[in-house]
Amino acid sequence: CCYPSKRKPNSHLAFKSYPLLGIGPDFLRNRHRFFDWTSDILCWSPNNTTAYCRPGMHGILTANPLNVEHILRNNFDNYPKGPSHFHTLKDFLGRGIFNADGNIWKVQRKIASFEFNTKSLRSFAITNVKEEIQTRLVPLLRKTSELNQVVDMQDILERFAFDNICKLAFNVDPGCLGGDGTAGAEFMKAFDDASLLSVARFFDVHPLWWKTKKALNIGSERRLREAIRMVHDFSDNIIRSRMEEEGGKQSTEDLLSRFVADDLNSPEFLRDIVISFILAGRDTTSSTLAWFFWLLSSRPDIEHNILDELKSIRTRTRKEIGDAYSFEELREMHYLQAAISEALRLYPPVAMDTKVCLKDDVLPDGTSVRKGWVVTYHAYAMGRMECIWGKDCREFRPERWLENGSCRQESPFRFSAFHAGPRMCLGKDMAYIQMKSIAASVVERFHIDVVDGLKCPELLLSLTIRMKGGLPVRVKERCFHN
Ligand code: HEM
Repeated sequence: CCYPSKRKPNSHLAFKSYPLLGIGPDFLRNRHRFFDWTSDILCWSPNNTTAYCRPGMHGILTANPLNVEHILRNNFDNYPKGPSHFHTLKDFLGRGIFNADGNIWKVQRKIASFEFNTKSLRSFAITNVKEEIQTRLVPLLRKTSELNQVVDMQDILERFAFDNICKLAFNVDPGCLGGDGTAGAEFMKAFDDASLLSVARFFDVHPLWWKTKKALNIGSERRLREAIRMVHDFSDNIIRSRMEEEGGKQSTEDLLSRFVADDLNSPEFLRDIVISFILAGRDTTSSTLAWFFWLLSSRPDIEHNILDELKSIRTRTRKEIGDAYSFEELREMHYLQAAISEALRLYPPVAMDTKVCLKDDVLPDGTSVRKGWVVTYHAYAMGRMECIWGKDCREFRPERWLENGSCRQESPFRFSAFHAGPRMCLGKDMAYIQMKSIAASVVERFHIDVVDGLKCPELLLSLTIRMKGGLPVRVKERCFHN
């Protein structure tokens, strides 16, 4: 179910447009397998690009690296996120970096790029990850193993990531994984609901639908309003007290303090900034790791190679299992980096990303785009294109990333999981460090046995791709003396 079929193109493998309704009916029919449906279509479309229309909207969908480079870098100014994206997510994200264009985006990007390159933020992030692995993740998995329980690994990873990103964003530990975490758990649940319900607006057949429900305060819009109120209350309390602390200068490690230091930022803007960062760092790493563990569960050969790599690093550095890995040791884990990159290639957390065209344009493959059309690049489909990855593109094969034992860099226009160009992900390096740290600590201590591992989990439409129903696993602690 996860990979494009090798069927020859036929009438089902193109968007079918109906008078007035556009692709609406087909969209509704394929909603449950949206990413695979659209990937199949792109796979068989000339130049891996296709056009479609929905009521009130024309769009281009592409998985062509030349087009991606054009949209995300070469003609960047012509492809902002646009007003429709802004208004759809405004209630939740406000003017935060994820939802901003133009100057408001530039200001945040400038401060954040500087901070993400500082050693102090990096070491703050590494210390937090180490601490949560040692004090929460490992004890929880050990207990699960002793009790031989089935647990939801996706949920565990999401709780971990939420604690971790809240520490990085505003130095608050919600304690969702193993802490007492009552207020934190409510915050996480509200955050989750707000993301899911906000993104559901994009999948309505027409924006008027959600706008009407919002005006009447009914159904999903009523729940969304409540979730957003809870997220805002929680964040506002922290921000208010931080601003009262001598201009916020007491804690300088987290991201909030770095933005508070800039006196131009109002409390509402600070809240928007923080919410965007939590969103950026929360679901992305947990989604990648959930898919990584699912893929690994059916490939003992790859698990074995990872264990070998970890053993050789420990032997050289004379470390015991249980000692945390340093930044330099994590950087030496090329095979693990390659395996995680494979998970990202096949299951990019941000599976599709949409821009709007400001002025009529022609893409490098000859596709015409009119002013006001939406242009979407399909990272999930790109990971399944033979012309990019070769005939074995459907296989989980970390070796494709290795060159002389090192994990190579791929062009971000071909491997677009982290976006590309001026808006490329700011947290990429931090994310790899965090994911390698977790994966290494888990894999060397435990074998993660996915219940029904041969069945591909169904994808949930959220801001990031998640597994519908979670990832049920049994955890088996390894025996260390062999
Ligand atoms: C596997 C992990 C991650 C993946 C796959 C990923 C992917 C992405 C993607 C696709 C975008 C572009 C989104 C858009 O503009 O619509 C993005 C932007 C961003 N990411 Fe990440 N991300 C990851 C982890 C992180 C982490 C851990 C952080 C920080 C804590 C982070 C911070 C950001 C920020 C601040 C932006 C906005 C950049 C801008 O608009 O200028 N990301 N990321």
